[in-house]
Amino acid sequence: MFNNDDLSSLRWDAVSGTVEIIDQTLLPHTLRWVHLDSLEAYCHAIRHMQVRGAPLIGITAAFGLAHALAVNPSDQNLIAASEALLSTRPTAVNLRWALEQIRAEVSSLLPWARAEAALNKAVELRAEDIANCSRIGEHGLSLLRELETDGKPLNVMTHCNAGWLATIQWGTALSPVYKAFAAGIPVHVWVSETRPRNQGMNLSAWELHRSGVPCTVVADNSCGQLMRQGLVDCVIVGSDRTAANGDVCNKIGTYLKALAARDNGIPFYVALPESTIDWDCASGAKIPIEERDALEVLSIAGVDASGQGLEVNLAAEGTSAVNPAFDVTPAELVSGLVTEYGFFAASPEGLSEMRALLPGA
Ligand SMILES: CSC[C@H]1O[C@H](OP(=O)(O)O)[C@H](O)[C@@H]1O
Repeated sequence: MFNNDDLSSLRWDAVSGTVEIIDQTLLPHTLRWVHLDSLEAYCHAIRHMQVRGAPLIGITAAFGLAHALAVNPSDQNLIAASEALLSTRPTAVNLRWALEQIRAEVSSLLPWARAEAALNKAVELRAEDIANCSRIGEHGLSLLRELETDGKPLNVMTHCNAGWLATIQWGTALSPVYKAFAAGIPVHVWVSETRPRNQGMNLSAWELHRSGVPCTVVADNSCGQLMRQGLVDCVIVGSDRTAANGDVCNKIGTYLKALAARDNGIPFYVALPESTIDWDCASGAKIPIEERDALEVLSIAGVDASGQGLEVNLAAEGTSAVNPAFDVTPAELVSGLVTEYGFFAASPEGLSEMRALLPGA
């Protein structure tokens, strides 16, 4: 029914209309595809981070809205299902963007025509994401070629997971790495573990290793020292929402890497599709920062020596914790934005230059 070799985080079967996602909460120890068969399943998958990453969150929600309209295509359900999906996570702007794309596609249609139109649009958004992330990779490859020095391995540092697990295929921050690897450029990735949910260790290291790309997991706190030792040629991260002034909201800890990169004269690039730019958001100060459960900080999940899954408490009973899931890196710390339209300054001028290239601009 599915192409099981499909290295994508969400797959859709044209015959049955079935959508399956990789349950990323089980990686790296278990690769399990989960069939999303209700609006509640789609909302659960996003809220509990079975799927995560701005582009993937958006596309999953698009398929979720299409599913809801297949059940009930009324105006009331279109609104209710959109709101239910939008409420799952507040920061990644792709969630709102994708739902708006579907609603624009179906709102003017008679209810009986909405489900098919919504599904077709979701499939289109999925295909566009693959193409856009590939183009991000090509533009990012040009940057990496400029950093390459007489065949010495390029050391790229990344934070969290902005690989194909955060999109459909290719990824954003890791797409240039995959393109460089495919082009025969010696590349190595410092994978910052990314506490507290360890998307770096659990997801980026897994997908890079699966693709044969050399990588080394490091504690988040080691990254400044690696930069000071001259072991990092550039930092490339993703984005969950980039404001119109170039401020970048990304996984918690990104800001600290940007500060260390600036202090060590290391390029700090942000890779993102246009769908992650919030043109209506004036600055990073306006971006809602998701506060997640403190338990994510106070406990950790893994497997024991026998491979049996377990979760352990790390702190003393009664310890309190706060768990902001994102931070904002000011535009002035960003060396540039790598997009499907090319490379632009992280500034109002740079974004205006990009906006002029958009279809219908
Ligand atoms: C290509 S967007 C990836 C972006 O999303 C991640 O956040 P989360 O794992 O909470 O969805 C992280 O900020 C990545 O940079």
